[in-house]
Amino acid sequence: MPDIRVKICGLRTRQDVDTVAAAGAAYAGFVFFAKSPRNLTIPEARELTLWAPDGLCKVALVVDADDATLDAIVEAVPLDMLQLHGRETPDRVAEVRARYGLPVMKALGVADEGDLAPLLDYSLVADQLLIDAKPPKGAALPGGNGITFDWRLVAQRRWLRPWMLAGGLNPENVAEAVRLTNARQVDVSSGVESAPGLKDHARIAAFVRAARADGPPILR
Ligand SMILES: O=C(O)c1ccccc1N[C@@H]1O[C@H](COP(=O)(O)O)[C@@H](O)[C@H]1O
Repeated sequence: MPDIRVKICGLRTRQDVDTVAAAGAAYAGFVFFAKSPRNLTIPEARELTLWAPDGLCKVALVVDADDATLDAIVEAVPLDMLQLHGRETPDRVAEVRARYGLPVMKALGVADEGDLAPLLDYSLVADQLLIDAKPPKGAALPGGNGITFDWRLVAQRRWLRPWMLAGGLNPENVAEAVRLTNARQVDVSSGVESAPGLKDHARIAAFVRAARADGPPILR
């Protein structure tokens, strides 16, 4: 069984957290972005992260958050990683990393070959890279849109830092995505939901199985 590390993003209930932990995911993502259907308040996120078992990496997803916002989140919520999913520059990534002493994963949107060059710059300052589909023009969210990109663009690629594949993954396509790209880490949000912001627990378990087994999902 390949050692694929899975992140499930946009958790909103204790049951979500329990399901993610029981399924064997490595990362649990908590969204702090008001426009997202997965958005949490700081007290809600604190409650869920305190509930999460040891060993589950708790990731806060933010979009172009300023210092005051990040200060409030990091102060109240026990976290293991920050995911920067906006237009943060490499300098801002380095600043956030130094200010909070937490590992930082920088998300970048990819639609064509030209979008790959910045990955090198960011791999000099971030601890991890998250390679997502570029949001469609006019999209309200910079991620979590359930759209894929051409996986051949990143197939078998390596950067200076560990990277995670994201964008439109689901239990039905994740094994193929892993096979084609050789990604060792994958992230999903909308592909394991029954409605925006509502996690489907059977699909979470199926996603983790499918990602790890490099084979078709078994939906029970
Ligand atoms: O999930 C969200 O609501 C979200 C909001 C703002 C930025 C990023 C968001 N999610 C991240 O987007 C990718 C792909 O999501 P999907 O699987 O295509 O729905 C993933 O990294 C999420 O962490």
